[in-house]
Amino acid sequence: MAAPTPNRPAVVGDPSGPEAPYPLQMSGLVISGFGRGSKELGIPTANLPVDDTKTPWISSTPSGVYFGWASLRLPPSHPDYDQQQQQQQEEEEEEEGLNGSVTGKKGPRLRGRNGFTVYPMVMSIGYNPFYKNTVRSAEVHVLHGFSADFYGVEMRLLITGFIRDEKDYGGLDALIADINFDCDVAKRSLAREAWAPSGLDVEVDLPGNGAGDGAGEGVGGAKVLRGTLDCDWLIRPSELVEGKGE
Ligand SMILES: Cc1cc2nc3c(=O)[nH]c(=O)nc-3n(C[C@H](O)[C@H](O)[C@H](O)COP(=O)(O)O)c2cc1C
Ligand SMILES: Nc1ncnc2c1ncn2[C@@H]1O[C@H](COP(=O)(O)OP(=O)(O)O)[C@@H](O)[C@H]1O
Repeated sequence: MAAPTPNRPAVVGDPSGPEAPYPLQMSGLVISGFGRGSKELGIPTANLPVDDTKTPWISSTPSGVYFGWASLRLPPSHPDYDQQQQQQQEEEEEEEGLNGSVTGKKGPRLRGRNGFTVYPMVMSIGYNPFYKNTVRSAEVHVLHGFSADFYGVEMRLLITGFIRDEKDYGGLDALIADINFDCDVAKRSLAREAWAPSGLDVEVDLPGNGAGDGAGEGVGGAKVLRGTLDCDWLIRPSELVEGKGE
């Protein structure tokens, strides 16, 4: 098992929150990638079309590894469709009107809205020098375990920051070790108050502090977070017409 590139920071970005030009937005329907079977490596990546008419910043942004939040609008036919969330939202809207606050609610709290559920994510934008791609790709590894694929599903991204440049590697193991480290950096970086969404709960499976000393906030495990970052765009009602393009 290869080790990640030495001396990489365990957390990126200022504690005060994302700095310009972040957060950046991107959205689309999940398309197939290059079919290299990254799923078998434990790192499936959901691809979005790279279209600079829709995402003007995409051609000029440096190639590399980014992190932030993803929202997915899984259809009711998907095994991970969040029935409870849909029912809870309907009940709240009945009780409180459309603009009602959700913060005072007891019981399980909202992980999303309007059919979207929000998850932490890490992504690669670029040419994957290890594979020598000739076209730019945008590939998202959602930091959550799904029980089925979600090709064709609407995905929105709020990209909060940059982790590192993309690299070529001597072997696949070294690439995987760095991607796994990227996942840990993203989780730790997003689990700070100014980086986590306000108004809804998100679950992040924290890896510990990276130093392996088990001290203080270094203790890992699944944590439900609520922060101060405006992530409303991720859960706005869909503008896509049902049945079109999906
Ligand atoms: C967080 C992350 C970091 C990545 N870093 C690199 C990298 O440094 N160099 C590289 O060649 N590919 C990198 N990749 C891309 C992987 O090589 C890519 O996911 C793999 O080519 C599978 O592609 P496919 O799913 O389209 O088949 C990264 C992917 C992710 C999700
Ligand atoms: N945690 C996850 N993050 C991203 N995609 C996932 C995840 N779990 C399942 N998937 C599914 O796996 C697909 C990507 O699989 P992958 O093996 O990378 O194939 P390809 O690159 O050919 O599309 C995504 O489009 C999505 O439907």
